[in-house]
Amino acid sequence: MNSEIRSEKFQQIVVTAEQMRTLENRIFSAGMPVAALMEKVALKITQRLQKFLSENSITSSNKIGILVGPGHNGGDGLVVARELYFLGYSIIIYSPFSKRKELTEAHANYAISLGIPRASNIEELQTCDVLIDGLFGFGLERPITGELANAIDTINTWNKWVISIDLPSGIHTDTGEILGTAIRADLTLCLGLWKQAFLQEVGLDYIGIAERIDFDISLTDITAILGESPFLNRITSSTAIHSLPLPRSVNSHKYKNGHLLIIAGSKQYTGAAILAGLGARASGIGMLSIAVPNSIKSLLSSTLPEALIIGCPETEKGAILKLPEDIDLRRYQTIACGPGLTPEAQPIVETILTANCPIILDADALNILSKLNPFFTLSSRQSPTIITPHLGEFKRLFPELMELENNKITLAKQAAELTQTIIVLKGARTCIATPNQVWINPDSTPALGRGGSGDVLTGLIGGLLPPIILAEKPVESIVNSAVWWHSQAGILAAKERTELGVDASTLTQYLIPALIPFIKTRS
Ligand SMILES: NC(=O)C1=CN([C@@H]2O[C@H](COP(=O)(O)OP(=O)(O)OC[C@H]3O[C@@H](n4cnc5c(N)ncnc54)[C@H](O)[C@@H]3O)[C@@H](O)[C@H]2O)[C@H](O)CC1
Ligand SMILES: [K+]
Repeated sequence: MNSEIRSEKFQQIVVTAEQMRTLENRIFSAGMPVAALMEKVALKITQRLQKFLSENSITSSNKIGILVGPGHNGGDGLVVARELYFLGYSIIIYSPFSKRKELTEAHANYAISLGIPRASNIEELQTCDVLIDGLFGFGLERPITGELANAIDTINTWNKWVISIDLPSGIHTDTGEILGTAIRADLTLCLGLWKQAFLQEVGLDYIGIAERIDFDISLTDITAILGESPFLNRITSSTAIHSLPLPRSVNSHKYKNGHLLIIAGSKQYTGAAILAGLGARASGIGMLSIAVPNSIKSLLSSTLPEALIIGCPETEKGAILKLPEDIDLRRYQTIACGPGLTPEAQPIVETILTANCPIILDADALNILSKLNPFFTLSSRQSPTIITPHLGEFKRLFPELMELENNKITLAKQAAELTQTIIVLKGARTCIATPNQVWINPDSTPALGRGGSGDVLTGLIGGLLPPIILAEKPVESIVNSAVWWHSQAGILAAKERTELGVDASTLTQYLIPALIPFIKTRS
């Protein structure tokens, strides 16, 4: 397997602390000496640190503090300390532990023999320009307390570069939760395989920029522990792009590219229907129909001239009262329902729940669904169903699950199992769950945290589905692609317009530009 394919595969894998421990033990039992692996890993860390130091003009005249824990994370830190010392950097070590693991102790003794200074308290590191956090990795077992907790809290008040080895010390390897207190890193170098913490929201502020340091774990070992198709996966750009309906066949035509019906909007919320329509338009959908209340039909027609706008009878308050008598839902390969509907449109949602095509439910459709016994209603459907709640909508839909669990990966998977649907649990790290697998989108931007972003995503997912349905391909892969694409547009827009400049309308204008760098155009 060439290194590019290998690296791509590794970027998709996510492990728990237990799985990493099992994998590590398998490597050692197969004969890899622990010290050799530590040396290999720490030398790779050192190489990456050298790049960071030179990029940030940190030279031998600057001082680098190394925080050393009692375990092998500390061992990594000490190997890094020794190597940076021999490279001429000024090093000082802080390690407030009397007992350490044997290998870590050996490296500590060697550092002392070299004359590398040791700090007796954390204040002695205040003159450092960079701190390397080798306190704890995936072996953190309990909240950090006492002098060490105080030291970490002190470090977090200093305005210095902090780089964490494997994980920011103090965050839970699996949930990302803060155990007592945690190092706030600018850069975290995750060793070997991505830990679940990197795909949770709660630890993001502490992780900073996340990079993976590969140290040649064999795929055979990984498959032995995680199986052929691991339950938890990290979406990558190549898997996302691979699922998009590109390149188009040369004899493509609008019917082959599918027909989406969006049912959205009300007199009160016209924008939601427009944003969903703009999201769908960017997807390349063959034909787009949008059912809206009669009073906003002309607005939609003028905003989306390529869409077939269906005017519907409406309630006094301007919500869709019912769909036109002559509408035939069998014409559509996908129906997306919910943005801006208002709670009055319950009869519409009840109708769509009986549709024999894939449906996407979002926003008000989800709030209406939460009153319709969602577990039973959704699991009774015969066609694919995608629901796209944010956490608040998820809580309203599945309050029972929230009482038992707070790990969003577990929550999404349980909901997908119990409803036999695809759950898109939106957030800083959106989680897509089917009854058997979970994918997480690892990159996004806080710029997307504003009204209307979700409407765009609903339209984008809706627009990408029909050609997949016509081609009889798996639905979940295109949902992953849509979530990835949506966040890439947000990232590009934030880069060009700051995180304040990504309103939902602007976001729709960045969907196509965001895709272009990833697409090899037909020569
Ligand atoms: N996975 C690999 O193949 C490699 C991992 N490497 C590094 O090793 C650490 C994991 O090492 P381990 O010793 O298992 O755990 P830690 O270093 O994270 O520390 C565990 C150590 O700390 C004690 N402890 C746990 N919680 C607390 C607490 N709250 N207060 C005080 N002490 C605590 C615990 O009892 C252990 O003794 C991994 O992250 C990598 O950095 C190697 O590089 C080789 C490759
Ligand atoms: K660490």
